[in-house]
Amino acid sequence: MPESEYNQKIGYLGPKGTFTKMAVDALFHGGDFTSYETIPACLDAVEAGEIDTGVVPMENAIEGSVHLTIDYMTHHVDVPIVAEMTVPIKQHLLVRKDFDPEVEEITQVYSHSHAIAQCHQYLHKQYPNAELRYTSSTGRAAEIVADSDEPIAAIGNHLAAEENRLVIMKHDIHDYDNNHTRFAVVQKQPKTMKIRDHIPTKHKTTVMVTLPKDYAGALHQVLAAFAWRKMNLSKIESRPMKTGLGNYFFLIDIDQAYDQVLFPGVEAELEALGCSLKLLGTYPSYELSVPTPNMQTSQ
Ligand SMILES: O=C(O)C(=O)Cc1ccccc1
Repeated sequence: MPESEYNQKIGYLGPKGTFTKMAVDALFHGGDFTSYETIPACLDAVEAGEIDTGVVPMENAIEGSVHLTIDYMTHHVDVPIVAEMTVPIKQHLLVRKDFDPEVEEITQVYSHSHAIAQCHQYLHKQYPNAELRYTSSTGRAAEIVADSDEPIAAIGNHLAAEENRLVIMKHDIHDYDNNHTRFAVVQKQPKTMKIRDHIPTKHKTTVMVTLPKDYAGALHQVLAAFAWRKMNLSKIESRPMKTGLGNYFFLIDIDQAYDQVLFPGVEAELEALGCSLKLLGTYPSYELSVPTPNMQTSQ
């Protein structure tokens, strides 16, 4: 069957050449792909039913959570996580083919805030005078550099270089080697996805827990509800409720699939404490590799 006949509409944080698109290409086996300029635009499109499935970055090993994704998913849309994938991230310094570092100095470096943060030491040492300019994605940064005739650079991957006819002036400029990003795959209505031949490394569940105000030891009791059931937590993070300074909710990742025994037990125990628990998704977790560059570089 031709790939397009799979009839799955997948949206992602674009434009072309983003890490999100790399992750999408690594996971899905064909489909109709639509790129969105921002994370909220992609999540809104899933919420509105314009696309079946959306893919957005959720967490980076160096920079931490992508707050825009987490906040938008918890405050503005109701789109459960149906899968997650972790991919290795390599950041490169991209310039136009006609840029000559012997003649001109880079005055501005464009990229997504997480990409800039991942290369902070490198930029600080090599380009202390360059202005850092934040974009909605690394792919957008590459487009800006391609469309400009100023001495500017982008931070992004080799796909962004290829798609925008840029060259990699310096490979692997990220400050830490073990750089990975987790991407969330979300759907409004459950729809079977046609994915490549990958086996999930584990199953996870993400919940949002809201605590009662001024209740001494509330978080301790929340954690105890998971602990005595021997449910392993792989992440806990607090985020502002946006209702006033000091009001937070907790996002908790549990290393197991939702079941009808342990989770309802936790929920009942938390409700008795005055907490509320919302399920954000129970999903397979994939660890994927992405292709390495095969193109012209200036090194
Ligand atoms: O901007 C991109 O390419 C994205 O997909 C978001 C992102 C940014 C930095 C590291 C990983 C993902």
